Amino acid sequence: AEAAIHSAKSMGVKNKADFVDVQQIIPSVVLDIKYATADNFTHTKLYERPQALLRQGTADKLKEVADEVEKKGYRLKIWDAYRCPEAQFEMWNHVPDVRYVANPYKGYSNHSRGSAIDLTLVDMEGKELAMPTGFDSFTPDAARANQNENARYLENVMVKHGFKPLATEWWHFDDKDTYQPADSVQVLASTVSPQTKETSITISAIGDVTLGQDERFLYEGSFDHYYQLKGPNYFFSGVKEILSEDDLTIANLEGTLTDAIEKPDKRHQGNGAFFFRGNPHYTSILKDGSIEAVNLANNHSMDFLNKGLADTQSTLDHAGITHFGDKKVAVYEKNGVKIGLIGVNSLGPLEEGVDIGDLMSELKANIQTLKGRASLIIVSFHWGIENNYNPTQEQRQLGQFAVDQGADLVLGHHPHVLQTYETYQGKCIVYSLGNFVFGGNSNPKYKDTEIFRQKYSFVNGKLVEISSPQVIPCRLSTSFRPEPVK
Ligand SMILES: C[C@@H](N)C(=O)N[C@H](C)C(=O)O
Ligand SMILES: [Zn+2]
Repeated sequence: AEAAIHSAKSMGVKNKADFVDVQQIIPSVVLDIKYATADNFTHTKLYERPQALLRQGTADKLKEVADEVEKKGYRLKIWDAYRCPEAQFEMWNHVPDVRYVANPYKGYSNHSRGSAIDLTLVDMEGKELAMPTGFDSFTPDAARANQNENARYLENVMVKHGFKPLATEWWHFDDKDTYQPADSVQVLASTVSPQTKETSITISAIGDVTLGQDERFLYEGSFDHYYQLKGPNYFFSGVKEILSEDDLTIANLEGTLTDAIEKPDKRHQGNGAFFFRGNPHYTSILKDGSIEAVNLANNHSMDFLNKGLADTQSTLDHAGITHFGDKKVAVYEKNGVKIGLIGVNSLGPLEEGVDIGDLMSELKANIQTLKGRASLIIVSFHWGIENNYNPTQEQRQLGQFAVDQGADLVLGHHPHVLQTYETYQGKCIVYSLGNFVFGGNSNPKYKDTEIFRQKYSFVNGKLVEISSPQVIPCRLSTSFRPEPVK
């Protein structure tokens, strides 16, 4: 048999046969290594450490499985991966039945080749999905012939990514690719040091971006007029260099990108009711400005009803710009780090008000869902009072609630002016980022704005450090082109 030390030595070089720690490849995986405890059918602790080691090639396939099930809101829970041959003999001594334990006198189990895995599915809270039996229930109920819907789903995804199911155990899968057995469990356990993957992500946040205007505005000097005169690259040209340096820029897209004409009734808002609309091609302005994600949880994304919102979503999708807050959360991935994005509109789509209790419950559930899927969670709120420089009691309460639930950064919009930020439990709450490229007013009285920036460091997908925030002061111009203050 091949000595595992050989495989372990070559870690870092991507070789299909190298042994790897599955947790390093799939950070979201849940480990419940039963043979590293006495809670298994042998009633003996067979492994020194509760780790899941697999061949690189097998782990890569399993990563594809993890990514696919994650889209349905599931994670993988591993009960066993690499198994040393000694443990196999111990198991055979307890259950000498080839339906349930590979006979070590006749050859090696694929577990001892690092290419078999025992696993199930859990939801984002780590709760196991209902399966036909528990792990290592050596009964006919565990057979593939008696699978339930969840077990069939797991089997389908595993098969799709190159695994072979075992007929007698719904939890066991063998890699279709074969590898030599590996004997040296002692060496393996002490030699395979966890790979440390350090990454950092820099995120910038800006305020209200309204591409277009209300059709009642004079064309002369309007956003559309400037677009026609100057083209798409003009609007962010003053800050583009800064925004291209980061890994993710988030804006509040305060309006629609649509040619829909039907509007909602906003008479309850009196004269202050605006309907913001821009050409769907205006996504090129965002692309050029290096804006990667936009919040749509605000009181203008429904300005042209469902069609207006649907057009906005589809043109953003087409341009590859992530959007969130439109009744959905999003996950943006950069440098292997997943960033969960949640939008919350505390005013209601047409400023008709919302039940704050319901809003908080929904936010709590969204943060919970994203906790299992992302290493960093950002909540963007539409809240507060227009033209008010001080956060309200409600803004403070909601911002702190978001952090208490697990948000790592809270961003705020709606007041159209800058408000302060505070650090609460080590996380920043930026109460209002003001206007940025704002077609809703060509000459706002208050012209200060900013780019808020923070760097987040991760080790193996876990957030370990947040930098002090950096605020880059900017000024609005009368021509929709913010610039950093010199
Ligand atoms: C013991 C059980 N979890 C298992 O893995 N069985 C297969 C058949 C094996 O031993 O390879
Ligand atoms: Zn197995």
